[in-house]
Amino acid sequence: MSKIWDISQTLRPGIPVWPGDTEYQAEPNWVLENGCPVNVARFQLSTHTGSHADAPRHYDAEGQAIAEVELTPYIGPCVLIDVTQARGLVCPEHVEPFLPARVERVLLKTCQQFPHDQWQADFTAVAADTVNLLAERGAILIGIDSPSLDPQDSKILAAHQMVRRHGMAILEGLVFDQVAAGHYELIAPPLKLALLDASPVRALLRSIE
Ligand SMILES: N[C@@H](CC(=O)c1ccccc1NC=O)C(=O)O
Ligand SMILES: [Zn+2]
Ligand SMILES: [Zn+2]
Repeated sequence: MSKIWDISQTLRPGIPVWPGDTEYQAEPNWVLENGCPVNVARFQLSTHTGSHADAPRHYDAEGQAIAEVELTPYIGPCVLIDVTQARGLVCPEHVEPFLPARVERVLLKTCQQFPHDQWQADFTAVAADTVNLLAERGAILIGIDSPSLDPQDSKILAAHQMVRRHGMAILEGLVFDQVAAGHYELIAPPLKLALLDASPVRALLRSIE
């Protein structure tokens, strides 16, 4: 039997969000009580809340919305690489020693313990050269535990733009606390949200038989 790890954040009130972005909010719309047979809630959240997939439209005005993206990148073999030694930016030398000659999907673990309860402005981001290296090795998806591939104060989004050049997919805000570096199957398709620039995902890793 294969083992499954849930590498998703729990969407909940108080979940940390990008400074100035929409706070997660949920409320009952209908409540199971006298006369009403069901509970039905409504909720509001930024498209970049928790574990999520960026659509090209997030960093490219002409780019696809998340409902339009191919799903192949989000399902299939991946390698999880420990880069917790990296500070500031994950550079090619942090990744190269652990990177197979050919890869399909690469997940980067930058922190030992995921900051579930507070926003961390100094999260570890990814150098554009690193994205380029992964693309050269065949990667069609890059995933990370940080809230963005680029530093919080970046105005040029160099890593996102390198992803765009190579037509890769992005997952951000993944949780690797319970998972060791190594090879897995990734299962993390985005929701089919028309027009939108990103989507929450339920991200899973499955052990390889
Ligand atoms: N680049 C980040 C998100 C990002 O940049 C962002 C997310 C929400 C609100 C504002 C953002 N960037 C803004 O200036 C990401 O890729 O998820
Ligand atoms: Zn994002
Ligand atoms: Zn992003």
